[in-house]
Amino acid sequence: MEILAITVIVLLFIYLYRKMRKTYSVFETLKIPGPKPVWILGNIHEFKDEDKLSMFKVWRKQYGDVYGFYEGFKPSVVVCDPELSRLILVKHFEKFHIRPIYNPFLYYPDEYSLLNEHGTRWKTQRKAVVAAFNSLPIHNVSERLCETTAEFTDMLSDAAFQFTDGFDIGRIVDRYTLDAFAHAAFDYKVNSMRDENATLYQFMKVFNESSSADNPVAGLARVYDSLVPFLQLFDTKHKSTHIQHIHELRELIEKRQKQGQQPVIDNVIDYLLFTKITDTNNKNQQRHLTVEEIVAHLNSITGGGFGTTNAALSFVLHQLTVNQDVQEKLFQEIKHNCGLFDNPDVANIHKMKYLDNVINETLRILPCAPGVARTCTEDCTINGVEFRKGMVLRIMLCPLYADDTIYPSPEQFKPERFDDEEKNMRHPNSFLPFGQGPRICPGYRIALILMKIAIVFIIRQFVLKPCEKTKDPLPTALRPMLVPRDGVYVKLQLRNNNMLST
Ligand code: HEM
Repeated sequence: MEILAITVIVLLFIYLYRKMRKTYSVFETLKIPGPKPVWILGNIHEFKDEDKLSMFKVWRKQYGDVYGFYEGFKPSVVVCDPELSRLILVKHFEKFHIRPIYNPFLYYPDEYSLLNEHGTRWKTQRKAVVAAFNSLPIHNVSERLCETTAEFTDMLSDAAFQFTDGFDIGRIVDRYTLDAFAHAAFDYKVNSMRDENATLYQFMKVFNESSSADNPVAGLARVYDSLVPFLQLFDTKHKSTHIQHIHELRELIEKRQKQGQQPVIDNVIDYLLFTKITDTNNKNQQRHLTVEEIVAHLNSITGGGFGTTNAALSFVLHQLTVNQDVQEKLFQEIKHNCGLFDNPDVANIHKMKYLDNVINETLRILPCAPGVARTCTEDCTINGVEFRKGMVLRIMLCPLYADDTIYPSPEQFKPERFDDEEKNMRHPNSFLPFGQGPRICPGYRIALILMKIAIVFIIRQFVLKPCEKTKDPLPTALRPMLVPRDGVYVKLQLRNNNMLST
């Protein structure tokens, strides 16, 4: 009996040893360099610094533009080579069209969302969502944006009078962004600027906390898939707010459905309700989207836009606060193109090159999306690098943004880097704030117009000044996008525009 037990233990030990050896020899076999893994953890224990992204910069210096590391048992290839990233995201898209799930805790109907779908279903659904955004009449969108932004600047005026020593503008920006986006895209008033308990705002906050890199439960679930059913038991707050949030979205969609098709479709919800898609499961018949599919899209587009757009806008306001010369130059451009009082005209906004540069330079120094991820769907070799089916690819952009051979003195905030002459000297893939190829961010146009209108309104009315609590460089956290960690502190001084306009 004893001999049998010992034999079983020895065999089990040999089996586990061989399995581990095989698991952690993938990169050795493929001749891809990288840090040495330890069993079970892989290399995740090396992300111990508060700044989780710094490891990618350190590894790039050690191992070059393409290297491998292990997320637990999973081999991940990191790509920092701009040309290879273009081939992956565009030319060989079909082999890398899946995005690994970034929030491990999904609840019905999250699986239908653009963020998580793949294959033919993703293609059909994505076509409908992109068409919905492209069909938005720009005039109605900008009018609704200006309406919410005027409310926002009223709130900022109150805050400027109340907190003369400065305040965290990021807290108001978060709620403004959600209100402005929902009003512009869905013609839906969330009103979280006035009511912090608004369901959509509360859900977005909890959703981001649940998938934050600081959340150890989500971190474990992301690395060890098999533990998800168990770890999900701890995701109670996200689950309960998700149920309420989905219920409200369903009610909103059903209300619009009852109102019937309007003569002019001017929002994403109505477009998705009344458009038809090709049903590949049913002999390519045309059909309407189901309410559950629309719920999933509204959820993923607000999820994709919240956490990114608000962080980006807060980052811009921070950079303008600590770079007074840039703020003054931008004010002059705004005054010249939009005047000081009327609602800004979208055509004039598009003319403002310096504003564009300021946003780009902010997204370089503080990239709210520091990388793009894909899963490889078949064994292949691209530019001499061998990829295996099932491998995760992390196209890390933040190390490129801090590379002094691409961006000299990278720590300096210099919007002029994005002047055409300088920009054209760089590889186009050395700056990809919204991803690239067929899976590029579908919300980038509305995100940019929202940010630009907000900046025009703010800079025309106030001078942003540093206060005692302003920190430069700004501390950041991955939640799961790069966001300000401890707020964005500024002091607002009202401009005397009546004098300026004369
Ligand atoms: C500054 C603001 C934003 C940034 C920096 C940003 C960035 C990104 C990035 C890097 C991706 C991945 C692209 C890829 O895999 O190639 C993405 C995807 C996505 N974004 Fe955005 N985004 C922003 C705003 C928005 C907004 C306002 C929306 C709402 C429409 C949105 C919705 C989405 C969705 C649904 C996806 C997934 C698309 C798919 O997989 O087909 N994003 N975004």
